[in-house]
Amino acid sequence: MIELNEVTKEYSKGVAALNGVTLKIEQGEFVFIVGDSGSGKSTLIRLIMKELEPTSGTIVVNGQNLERLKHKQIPMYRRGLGVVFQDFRLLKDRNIYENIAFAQRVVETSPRIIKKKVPAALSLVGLAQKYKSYPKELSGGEQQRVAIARAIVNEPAILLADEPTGNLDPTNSWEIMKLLEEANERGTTVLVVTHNQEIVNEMRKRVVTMKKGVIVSDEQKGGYNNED
Ligand SMILES: Nc1ncnc2c1ncn2[C@@H]1O[C@H](COP(=O)(O)OP(=O)(O)OP(=O)(O)O)[C@@H](O)[C@H]1O
Repeated sequence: MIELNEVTKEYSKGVAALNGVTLKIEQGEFVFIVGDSGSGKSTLIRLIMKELEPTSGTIVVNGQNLERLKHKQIPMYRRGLGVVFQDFRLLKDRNIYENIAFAQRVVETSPRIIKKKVPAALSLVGLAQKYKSYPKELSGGEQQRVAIARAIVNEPAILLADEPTGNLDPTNSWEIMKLLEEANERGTTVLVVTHNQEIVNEMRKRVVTMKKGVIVSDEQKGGYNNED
């Protein structure tokens, strides 16, 4: 599903943010990516999104070598990815319904399907009643739930979350993680970058630990810092 082979990324010559990373994630897995600040976690996510190009090495997602993806194929490729960020990234001047519908119009979903799918996605995250609200009228936890609804509305094969609970209190953080877990249970492959030790230790998923651009451990049912 996601395969990185000896991937190196240098933002400036000779300084590697990722250094020869090889990683294989199978369809349907739930994987935490942890590690110190600057260890290369976000770089990894951005490479998978094809927002960045590796300096060397190959990345294959859903059988597609990203290097061979033509410019005009990138929107279609990203359609198969749901992405959630720490800062929610909602459109401030549009209501919740429109935030999610907009994401679908971008990928040319028909209006008939949009009308069906937006309320369904909002129900999944428990916000069906708030479809007319604007982002500023929602709490941080609710805004992140909208971002998750937007990420899952196209039923992506892969969900990438970069610090999705970074701005949230513990209760909301758990709610967000549960939604990611539910998406995983519906078959989506989920990759979560996080600093949240408690959640990683409780959930006992696969944990990939990065340090200075390399993977230093990769454990099934792992914990933060691999303390068992
Ligand atoms: N656009 C950029 N230009 C130059 N260097 C960059 C850029 N983005 C990241 N870096 C560098 O690459 C390294 C890895 O950064 P990255 O953001 O991937 O780390 P991270 O593990 O996600 O960190 P954090 O936990 O703080 O988000 C860091 O040394 C960072 O300074």
